[in-house]
Amino acid sequence: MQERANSVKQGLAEGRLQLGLWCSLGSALATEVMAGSNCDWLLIDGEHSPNDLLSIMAQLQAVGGHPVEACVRLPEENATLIKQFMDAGARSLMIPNVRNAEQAKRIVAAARYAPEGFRGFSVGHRANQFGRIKEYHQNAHLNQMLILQIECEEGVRNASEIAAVDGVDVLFVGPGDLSTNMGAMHNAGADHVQQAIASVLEAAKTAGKAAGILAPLQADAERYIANGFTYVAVGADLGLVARGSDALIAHFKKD
Ligand SMILES: O=C(O)C(=O)C[C@H](O)[C@@H](O)CO
Repeated sequence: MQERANSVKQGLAEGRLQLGLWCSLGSALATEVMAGSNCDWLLIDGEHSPNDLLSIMAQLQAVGGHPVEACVRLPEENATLIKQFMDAGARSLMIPNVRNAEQAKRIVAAARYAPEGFRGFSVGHRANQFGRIKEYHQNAHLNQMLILQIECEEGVRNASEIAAVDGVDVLFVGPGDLSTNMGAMHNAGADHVQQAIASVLEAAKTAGKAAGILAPLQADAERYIANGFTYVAVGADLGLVARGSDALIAHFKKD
């Protein structure tokens, strides 16, 4: 048995837009519903959502039959969590709040087996189909994706060095945290925040890496895509359910 190729990694390498959706509800059923949308990737959130290793594994299992690449966001840079979630089958990982190249190198090393890194070895787990993918350990890095979030001014300043780290695949802007950390909470459209976002995009492009962002407002998503972001989440389960249900009831309850 061979590991299925990471189509999103291949698409990004060819410069093709990869459209994603954000899964925050912590529900395997809701994530499975999103997986059927024809999106290219899904983000299963382990930072701001009521998720843990078991609930995220259930979501990975729920989407396993769909042609979609699941990316798992960990709550923090943590080598033990990187090991556990990769063994559980999360081969695309998003790490929040990456601030410098040293941190990026630690994250890459935690995801790689020796001699490149120090990921703990286990002979069989969900990632290698319980020992059925014989060449998994030698080739795991080929289908891995590391998506590092740039969410503060230090990260923006160091974006070029972070992007240049071998093993980093995507610089991903967290517009909410970045704008908050730049004194513009709820206003990612502020000029100085937009300039910072543009500089992260430029840093990624210069290093030959992809740039990503979460943009649930259609006009924002269209603008970021036009500017060159290729790993773009264009909506979230939580927002779709909350705003959609609000609007539906408001329609029938309008005075
Ligand atoms: O900073 C951001 O924005 C993100 O990283 C995305 C949020 O954490 C996501 O949960 C939507 O609010």
